[in-house]
Amino acid sequence: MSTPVVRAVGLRRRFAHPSGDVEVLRGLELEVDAGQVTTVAGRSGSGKSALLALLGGFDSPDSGTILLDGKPVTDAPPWHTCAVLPQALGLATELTNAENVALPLRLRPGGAPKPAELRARVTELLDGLGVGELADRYPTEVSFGQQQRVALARAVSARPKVLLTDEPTAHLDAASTPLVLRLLRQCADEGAAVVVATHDERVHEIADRRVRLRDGLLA
Ligand SMILES: Nc1ncnc2c1ncn2[C@@H]1O[C@H](COP(=O)(O)OP(=O)(O)OP(=O)(O)O)[C@@H](O)[C@H]1O
Repeated sequence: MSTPVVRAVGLRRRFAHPSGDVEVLRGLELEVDAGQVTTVAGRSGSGKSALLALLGGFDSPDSGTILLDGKPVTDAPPWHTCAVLPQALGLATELTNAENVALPLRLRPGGAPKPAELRARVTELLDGLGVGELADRYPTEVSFGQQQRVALARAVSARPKVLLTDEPTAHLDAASTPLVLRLLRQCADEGAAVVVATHDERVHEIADRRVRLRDGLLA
């Protein structure tokens, strides 16, 4: 039996609101295996993004533990270990699209790849997502759907062990969605543990495992 790459044990997360606290996660348990796409469904506001923020180390649970390769996550892990594609994307606007995608490769331990190798990886990813011709533009000079694909290319460029993506097809047209699905599937087939929060049935169709978040727990 494989050991899960990501394990969430007894996760609880409550947000304070003047009108009353919201307990979004109520003792949630999750295991994510390498080589699998796991999709997380659930109605709007059910806590999918909150869960990804916890798994990615951007937020801390009120109680419970997240284990990455058996070790507790206390801070956001480096990109080559765990890459996150949040709904807000978070592209660096002072860098071109190509430079954004190259960034995790430049920062990976052991140093950046040789320039030709780095260029080849960036080109392969941007071309594969249909945004190759936008490589030298800045994120602010392309549409949100195009930015979303650049941000996905950045998330996967250093081949992370864990990829957490939030609604990666939300702003895409019918032609671009299959390109994103193919890349997510490819990442898992190459060994990554891929978690996708989504409302999109086409994403659930490529999943090895589907879970649904309801009342703070996964079913
Ligand atoms: N930082 C925060 N402070 C206060 N409340 C928050 C915070 N983040 C999320 N919430 C609340 O927690 C609940 C879950 O939000 P979350 O964004 O995780 O839902 P979601 O399932 O991702 O929704 P959607 O499908 O619309 O993206 C919502 O009620 C939201 O208002």
